[in-house]
Amino acid sequence: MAKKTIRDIDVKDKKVFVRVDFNVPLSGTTVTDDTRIRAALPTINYLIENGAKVILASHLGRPTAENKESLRMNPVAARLSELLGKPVAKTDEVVGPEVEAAVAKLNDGDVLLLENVRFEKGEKKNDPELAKAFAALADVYVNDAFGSAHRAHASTAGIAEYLPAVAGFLMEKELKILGASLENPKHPFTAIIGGAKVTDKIGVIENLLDKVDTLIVGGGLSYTFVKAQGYGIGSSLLDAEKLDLAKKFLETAKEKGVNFLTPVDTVIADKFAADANVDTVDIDKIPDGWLGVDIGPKTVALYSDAIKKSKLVVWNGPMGVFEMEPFAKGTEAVAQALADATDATTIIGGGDSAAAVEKFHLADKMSHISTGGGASLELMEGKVLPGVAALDDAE
Ligand SMILES: Nc1ncnc2c1ncn2[C@@H]1O[C@H](COP(=O)(O)OP(=O)(O)OP(=O)(O)O)[C@@H](O)[C@H]1O
Ligand SMILES: O=C(O)[C@H](O)COP(=O)(O)O
Repeated sequence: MAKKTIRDIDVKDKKVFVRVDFNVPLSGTTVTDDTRIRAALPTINYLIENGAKVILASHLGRPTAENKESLRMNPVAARLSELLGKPVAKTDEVVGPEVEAAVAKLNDGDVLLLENVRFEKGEKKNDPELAKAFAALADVYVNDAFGSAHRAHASTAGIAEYLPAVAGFLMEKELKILGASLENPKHPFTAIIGGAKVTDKIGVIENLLDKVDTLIVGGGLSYTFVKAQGYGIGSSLLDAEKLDLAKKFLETAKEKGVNFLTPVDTVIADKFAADANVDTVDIDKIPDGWLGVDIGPKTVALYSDAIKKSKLVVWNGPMGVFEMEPFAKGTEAVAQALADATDATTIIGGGDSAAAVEKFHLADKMSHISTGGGASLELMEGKVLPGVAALDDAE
């Protein structure tokens, strides 16, 4: 069902609560990749130009009591202000009197950024009281946070029950492009799943087995599949609870005729650090005490060959610890293979994969770089995204 967008409503003089996904990587107080902030600019600028009072809200990371202070939105407000070329007010609270006072001060065209919405316990629980408190700040709700659309939280879904609720330009664009590629996928269809979040991505892998011709796993999560095949993995990342499931998926892939590719060799390190001792071994030769940190050259060749034969490639999650120079080769080689697959539609999803493609200067060689990691995967699985479902239907 098509959803109303920002174009369908009048925003002049209105207080507009915009959920954005400013969950960006930080190094101390510096935003190291501002892609997600830049991606929201068309919506923010449109609202400014059309005389709205813009209230922006986002989560940043996964706050705990220990890391909370490092996850305040101040660096994001500073970067946004630079990009907009105008001041961005920022509150230190998510809701409450300080926020209400800051909203009351807004003139048409002003921009306010709230504190990290996950500082409120009710956010992830989709607490109706928090959703109502958000709604009470504004006249209209715009969801432009495609990257968080798979989360049914107070600021991504709950709030939509209490205000007119429409999609922003980024949300609209992502749904259009990804929808067009994934609803009737071209074949051969290859999905590449990497990164570290085994638990988050294992369900995705199961659902993808019904859709893809080739499924490639790499990065930290692949070692659970390596172990599931009976090999030792030393100190590599392992999700022991998911081992039986991993075994089952390998079987299911065989039954369904899906080409399920796992690493055949790996770069190993004797500690999780850039200055570790490093070696490259076949996958059945990982010594005790060493950990897999990247795919090896034989795996690169195997994966590149599969990518070359594909008409649609979707990639989520790096092939190794690419942030550390000695372990970046596998991710770079896979990025290059996608760049070389000029006959294929190539879609990158996930903050780290997008950052990797940028780092290797291959971004302009991809068909689409999505701002959503989990969200693009869930869309690919055919799931309805709660942040989209909550929006008003177009007439
Ligand atoms: N072999 C490995 N061992 C440990 N960590 C790894 C390994 N390979 C990759 N990683 C880490 O995985 C992290 C990225 O994983 P993640 O699952 O968050 O991917 P992503 O592309 O950001 O996707 P999403 O946006 O869906 O979270 C990187 O920080 C990378 O260093
Ligand atoms: O980076 C993402 O995928 C989104 O911002 C959602 O973050 P989350 O996985 O912490 O909900």
